[in-house]
Amino acid sequence: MSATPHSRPVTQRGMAVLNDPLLNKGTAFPWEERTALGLHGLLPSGIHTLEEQVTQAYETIMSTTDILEQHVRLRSIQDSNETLFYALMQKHLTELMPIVYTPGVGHACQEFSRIWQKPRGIFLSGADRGHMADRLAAVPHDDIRLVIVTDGERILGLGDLGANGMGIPIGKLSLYTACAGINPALMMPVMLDVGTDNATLRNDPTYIGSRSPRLRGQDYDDFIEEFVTALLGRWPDCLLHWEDFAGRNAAPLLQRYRDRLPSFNDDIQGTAGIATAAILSGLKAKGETLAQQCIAFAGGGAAGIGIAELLLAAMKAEGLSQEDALKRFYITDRNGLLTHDMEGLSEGQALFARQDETSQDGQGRTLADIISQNHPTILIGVSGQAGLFKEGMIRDMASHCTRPLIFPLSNPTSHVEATPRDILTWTAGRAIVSTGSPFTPVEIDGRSIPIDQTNNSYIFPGLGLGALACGVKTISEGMIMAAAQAVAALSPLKAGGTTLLPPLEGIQDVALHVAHAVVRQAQEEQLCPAFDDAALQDALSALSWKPHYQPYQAA
Ligand SMILES: O=C([O-])CC(=O)C(=O)O
Ligand SMILES: [Mg+2]
Repeated sequence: MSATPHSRPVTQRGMAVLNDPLLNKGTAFPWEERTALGLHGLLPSGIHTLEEQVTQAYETIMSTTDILEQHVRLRSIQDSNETLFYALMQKHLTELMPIVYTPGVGHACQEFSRIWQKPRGIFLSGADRGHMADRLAAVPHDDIRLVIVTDGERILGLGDLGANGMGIPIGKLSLYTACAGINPALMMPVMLDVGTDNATLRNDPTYIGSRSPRLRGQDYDDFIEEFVTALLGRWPDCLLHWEDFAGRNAAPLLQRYRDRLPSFNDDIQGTAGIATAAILSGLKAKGETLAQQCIAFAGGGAAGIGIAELLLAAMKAEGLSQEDALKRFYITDRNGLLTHDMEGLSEGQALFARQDETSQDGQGRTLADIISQNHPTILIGVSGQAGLFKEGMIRDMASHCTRPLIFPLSNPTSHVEATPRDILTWTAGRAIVSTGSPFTPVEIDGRSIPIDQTNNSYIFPGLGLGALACGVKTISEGMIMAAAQAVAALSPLKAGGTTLLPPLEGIQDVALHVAHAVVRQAQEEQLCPAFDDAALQDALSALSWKPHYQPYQAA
């Protein structure tokens, strides 16, 4: 067959073509390609366009309202034909994101052992210790640039889901393509199956993961070290995205590895970036500064401390001293307010623990107490505890502040600290509410109030794209702040709108803005080589991919 100008040479034939989701076109293979690649007889005779396939696939997904079933159908399209999957995502992004991502992916992780069908990504368990380099050498992809890794210990607010947590890196990677246009062939999800302490899973005969208790201490550290070393050996230019590690490991791992390879923890830094962007936008609407605020947190884990650290940096940038800025934070977790005398605080928690009071029998003051006595103006929920924000607390908060910012950010939807409807009802529509999972607008007093989704999906796709394009060796706090400011700069409030964050429909534009801001910042901090706009454009193009069918020729 004569070569079409931009056609892609394909060495595989027959089922090997159809079984590769990055090559497969299903019924869209034209007759000549069926001939050239040995597909006759393997496909029905009808030939469809990508648009026709998208319409049919969309109808199939929407013919059920069961979100888990919708997720399974979408994932099965992804596993058989990625071009179709992403064309579908591109066309119906706002509608499909809650299925592929939170809350749908939460259901999928809970049922992952039962819905698991086809291998995707890399699973490494205790049995692979000592052999990880060989395991990665056997992966038939030489050019992997971005890896999302989890050990499944804190999947959303759902806790330890062991190997079932693999749904999360798969779902998040698909957003790198759907939102930032990164070529899916360059990315890989990884599950570090270090065991699980979830007894229900260990006793579930269908469970696909290792039934050992979680590795801890030196064994765990050695496991991670072997993985990172193997990763760097196999794909030396790789960016590592850490996701849904438990608080006790998240920050120490980031610290240990952030200078060994470009890496970031999305729950700490991505969540901090988007929460900061939403808060800065909300304060602009109120005509206030961050320095004027008092901020209470429900949840002092990795996400809470990550948000607090970025807000602290933003307050210092407004001119506050560290000492004065720290006085504006009240961080609570299951033992109440963090105070300096408590035992077992992490480094980050110790920074924010109150210096001016002490605990009693290991317990600090309650969140309700802090609300009634310290009058916070901003309340952030990153506790994973459904219903933690009680009516009395929210009413009390709103009695001290005309327009409180109340962000119940825990995911998925079932774990939200209070629903936007309740918060808006209790505050007569005065609160500025933002959640981590999607919620429909709330009707109150004849007004329809849209609810922003303060989710790290506004940050990580653009952050990853920018970091890869400029080839940084490390990801700095300045780059995270630049990403947050880039999102805040796009806030519709500036143009007289009513939401803090740009609408999800525009998330692809957001990702590009974030990528550019991240590159500019990296250049300013001299973390990457200097290059001009044309070179940046080339670097971005080299990473990007569009869900179109490319013509093939037999090679
Ligand atoms: O996955 C999400 O929707 C946001 C996130 O990182 C988490 O909740 O852990
Ligand atoms: Mg997460």
